Amino acid sequence: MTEPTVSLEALRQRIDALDNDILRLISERAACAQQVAEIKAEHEPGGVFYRPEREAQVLRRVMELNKGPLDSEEMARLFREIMSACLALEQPVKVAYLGPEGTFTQQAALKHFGESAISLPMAAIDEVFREVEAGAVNYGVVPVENSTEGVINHTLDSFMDSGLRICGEVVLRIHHHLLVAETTRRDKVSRIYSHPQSFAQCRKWLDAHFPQAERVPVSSNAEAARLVKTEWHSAAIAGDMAAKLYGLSKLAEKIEDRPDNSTRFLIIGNQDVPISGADKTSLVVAMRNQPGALHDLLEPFHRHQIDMTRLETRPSRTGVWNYVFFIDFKGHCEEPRVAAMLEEVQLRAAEVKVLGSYPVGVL
Ligand SMILES: C=C(O[C@@H]1C=C(C(=O)O)C=C[C@H]1O)C(=O)O
Repeated sequence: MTEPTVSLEALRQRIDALDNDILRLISERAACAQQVAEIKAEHEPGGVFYRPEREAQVLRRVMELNKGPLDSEEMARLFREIMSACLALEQPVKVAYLGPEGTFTQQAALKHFGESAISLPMAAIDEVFREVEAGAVNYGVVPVENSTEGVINHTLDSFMDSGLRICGEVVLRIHHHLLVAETTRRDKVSRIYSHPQSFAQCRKWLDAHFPQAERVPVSSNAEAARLVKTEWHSAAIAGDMAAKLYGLSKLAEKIEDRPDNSTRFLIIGNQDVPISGADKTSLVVAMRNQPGALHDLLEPFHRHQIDMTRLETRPSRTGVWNYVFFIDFKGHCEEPRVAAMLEEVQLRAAEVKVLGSYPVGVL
């Protein structure tokens, strides 16, 4: 064996020296963030310190500058936590999410706000909206669409009645596992609990591996995990957070039918978010029931070359308008070309509500 050119001892000394630098620099950064908070408090007493557009810019810059060997997402995750801790020095962000604890929505909340945020589980999507409206929390996190199963109607319906704005989005890769209590054997599983969406996302796998087991739908994956904790003949389909929370073991990992299975979550709040440089806008549009209504609505998007990323139809609950469309597109409503397009849509529609312009999810 050839002698290594640098000794282990020397490398460790170098790492210690680098850690000293990192420590000093993070502390300096935190002190800067504290000063920013003081300025904000002076200009806008009682206002929020958290700035979604600025955080998105910081993360994007880190990803652009990163030269490895850590991959850019990993590096951004580290900076995500540094920012979260810096912000918490002044005021930890309080976030309500669709609970219970251990759900993918909690995972999304922590992915977006970092581990220093205070996250509070709510029993239903409209409760998340109510907590934010009441000012009990700064933001809410709710699921809005899954790549396999489509839209989450409860969330869209809640927006129809709410004055809250969308302040951000998070996309989370969803990995489902088949979880059991420690003493459960594979051949003993006769019942599987999960949320209906998760059953749908693992349908083929279940048909192939557990065709005989009874599938029992429950209100969340975390609830499924809680139930199997005490049942020796049952299994749950849930994610890593639920597995950890209830100390369950994995009979099978990543059982989702599609490897790209992901869910998009929205951050809801009271803030209008300024332009970040890579933004999306969400709208609800009510159209009169007349021939060509959908064409009339879409035409200005086409002419202004605006990239629509989603179009959902919901039945109108007021009975006055027949169609309600939920539309997402790339761009911010303060950009001139977007503002011009919106003005035209407003002339053609019975009602237009801008739910918010917000940074495209970075992580
Ligand atoms: C420091 C600021 O406040 C908060 C902390 C940030 C950070 O640590 O980089 C970024 C945005 C804000 O959420 C700021 O607005 O610049």
